Amino acid sequence: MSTQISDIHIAQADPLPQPRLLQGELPAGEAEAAFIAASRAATRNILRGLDDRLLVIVGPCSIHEPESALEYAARLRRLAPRLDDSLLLVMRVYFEKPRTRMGWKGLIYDPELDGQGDIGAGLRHARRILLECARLGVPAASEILDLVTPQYYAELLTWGAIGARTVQSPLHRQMASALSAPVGFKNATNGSVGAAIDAIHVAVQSHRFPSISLEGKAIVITTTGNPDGHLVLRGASDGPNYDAASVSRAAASLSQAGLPARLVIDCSHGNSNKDFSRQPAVAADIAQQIASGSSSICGLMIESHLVEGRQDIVDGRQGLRYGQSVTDACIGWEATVAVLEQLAASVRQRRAGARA
Ligand SMILES: O=C[C@H](O)[C@H](O)COP(=O)(O)O
Ligand SMILES: C=C(OP(=O)(O)O)C(=O)O
Repeated sequence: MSTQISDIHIAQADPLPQPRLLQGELPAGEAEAAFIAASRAATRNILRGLDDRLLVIVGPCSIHEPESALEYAARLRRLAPRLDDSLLLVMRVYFEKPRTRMGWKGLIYDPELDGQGDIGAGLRHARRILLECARLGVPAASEILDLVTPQYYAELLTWGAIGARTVQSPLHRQMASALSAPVGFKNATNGSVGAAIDAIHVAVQSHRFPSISLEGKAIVITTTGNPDGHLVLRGASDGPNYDAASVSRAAASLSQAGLPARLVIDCSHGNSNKDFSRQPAVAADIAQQIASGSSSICGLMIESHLVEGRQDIVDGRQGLRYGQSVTDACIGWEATVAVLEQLAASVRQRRAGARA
C-alpha cells in the first residue's frame, strides 16, 4: 500500500516508562500509604456528615516549581494543628491544567515550562512531590484530566476533581468510577449543576473500559464504582453560585436526585469572577452561612500560593518570581491564614449553635 492513510498528523512518538517502573523508582512506603488511607477516610467522614469539620482544599492553582510547592506544604503542615478541630486541610497539588484555549498544560505535560513536553520527567516530579507531601503529613488533591496518567500517580491522592470542562465527558465519568479517592465533580462552565449530578450518578456505577495496565499494556478494566462522588459549586461565566439561595437550590437538586444534600464550594473560578482578591469575601459569605447553621456545606476550595497574584511564563523557568502562580491568580499566604481562621471559627460557631 503506497497511499498513506495513517499517522498523517503524528510528528513523533516517544516511549513512556511503564507505570510500575516509576512506582518502583518512587515507591509509596507503608507509612505514606497508611497516611493517605487515613486522610481519605477522614475526607469520607466529612462528606458523609459523620464529622462536622470542613474539608478545605487549599493551595496553588497549579504546581510549577517543586521547591515552592513543598514550602507551601510545610507551612500548611505547621498551621494544621491550630485548626484541625474544625478543618481538614488538603493541599491543591494540581499537575494537569485544562486550558480554555492554549496555555501551559501543567507540570506533568511540560515540566520545564518551555514547550518541550518531557512527560516522563513530569510524571516523576508529580510522584516525588506527592510522596513528599505524604511524608510531611499533608493530604493532596488534584484534578484528574488525562485518561492515561492516573496510573502513574493517582494512588497518592486523598481527593480528586473532575473539572468544569470535563464533567460532561463520559470518559472522565467512567474513569472516576475507578479512582480510589473521593472525587468532587465541578458544575459545568455554563453553570449546569445537573451535569455534575449526572456525573456523580455515572461514577458510582460499575464500568468496563479500555485502559493501560501497570506494565503499560492495553487492557480492559471493570470498575466497582466510586461511592464518594460529590458536587463542587464553582460558579460560571455568568455569575457565582456560592450564595445561600444558590446553595439551597443545589442542595434541593441533590436531594431530588436521591443524593445526600452535601456539597463543596470553590471560592475561585466563576465564584470570584476570576478575580483572586474576591476569594476572601466569597469565603466570608460562606463562613457566615456555616456559622448560621448550614449543614449542606461540607467543604471549600481556595486558590492560594506563597505570593499573591500571578505571572506570565516568558522564557521557561527563567525570571519567574518564586512562589507565585503561573496559571490563575491566587491569594497570598497571609490572606490564606486569615481565611482559614475565619472558616474554623464558623465551624465552631455552627457546633455551638447545634449544641444550644
Ligand atoms: O484553574 C485553572 C484555570 O481556570 C483553567 O485551567 C482555565 O484556564 P484558562 O482559561 O486560563 O485557560
Ligand atoms: C480548572 C479548575 O477549575 P474548574 O474546572 O472549575 O475551571 C481548577 O480548579 O484548577
